[in-house]
Amino acid sequence: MKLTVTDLSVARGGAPVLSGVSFVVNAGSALVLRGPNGIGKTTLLRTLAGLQPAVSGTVDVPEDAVAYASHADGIKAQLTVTENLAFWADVHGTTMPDSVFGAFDLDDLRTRLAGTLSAGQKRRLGLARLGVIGRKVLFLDEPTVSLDGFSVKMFANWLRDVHLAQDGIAVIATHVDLGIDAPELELTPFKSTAHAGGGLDEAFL
Ligand SMILES: Nc1ncnc2c1ncn2[C@@H]1O[C@H](COP(=O)(O)OP(=O)(O)OP(=O)(O)O)[C@@H](O)[C@H]1O
Repeated sequence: MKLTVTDLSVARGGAPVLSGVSFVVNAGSALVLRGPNGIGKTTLLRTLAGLQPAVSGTVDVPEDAVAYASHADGIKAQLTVTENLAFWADVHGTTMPDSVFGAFDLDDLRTRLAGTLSAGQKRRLGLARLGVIGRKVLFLDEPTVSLDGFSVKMFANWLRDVHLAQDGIAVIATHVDLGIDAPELELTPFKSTAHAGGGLDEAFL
């Protein structure tokens, strides 16, 4: 399996954001997206994940292999940590690996109501979801927000030693150094000219 992106252009709110993006990510590999705030990392990830249509270009990946994780944790406050993970496993028809609690430092929190977790603990639970849903291609938008240094390392270890080691793929927008061996794609050169404030927009001034 691999992810092949060819001459992709993406838009947000009807305005072009990035154009001409091409790359390939092979099984067992990750790609880190870089670029300043507002360049279009979230828009690109949402398009790659099939949550919004591309303006042009193609994303070639098996659709049922894909998962997208946004800034939001998407956890159910009324359920315990274990119940949250069991819920996601159920939705995706997978068996929850018990190792996921250790991998995301949730062992001591198994019976806690998710609503009572700290921001970083909620984030760890949100990321642990990725460990139970069995999706091979992960699109991750700022996955380490709210995490302390120890938890960032823990997540990077899971990504490298479990997900990528099992031939997974990850495309990650992040401003921090995850410490994993992955190429980086700087998005600034792909900024759409209309997005830069030129062209048509100036006709309205
Ligand atoms: N609903 C919207 N309508 C129009 N434009 C939007 C909308 N949401 C975001 N944008 C704009 O689209 C551009 C790309 O936003 P996007 O969230 O993809 O950037 P980003 O690189 O992920 O930013 P950050 O690093 O701050 O998360 C930005 O200029 C943003 O202001």
